[in-house]
Amino acid sequence: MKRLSEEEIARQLSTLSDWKRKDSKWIERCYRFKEYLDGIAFVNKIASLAEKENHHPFITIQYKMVIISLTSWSENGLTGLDFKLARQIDDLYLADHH
Ligand SMILES: C[C@H](O)[C@H](O)[C@H]1CNC2=NC(N)=NC(=O)C2=N1
Repeated sequence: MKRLSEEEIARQLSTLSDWKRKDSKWIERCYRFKEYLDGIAFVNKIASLAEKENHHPFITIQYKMVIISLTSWSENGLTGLDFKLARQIDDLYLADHH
């Protein structure tokens, strides 16, 4: 998948409320959980999704907080796949936090 233009990145980001651009090549979001194991269960769901999509985020677990960082390293920047996965991860989170 091809790298997105700056205009397209800005447009996609404006449709995602809690994701932030980080160091030009990354988008990042932080998710908070009531319990440590809730965060771990969430990470496991993301791992399955990443395998299904063959697109793998960097995942940082800081106790009850999970930080997801997305980039397409094959393209050395952001592609549509990063935004597709971001939306799917938001959906996973929402399914348990409505
Ligand atoms: C060989 C393998 O399919 C590729 O390396 C895939 C795997 N997962 C990936 N994940 C991400 N985030 N970026 C990639 O470029 C990427 N490439």
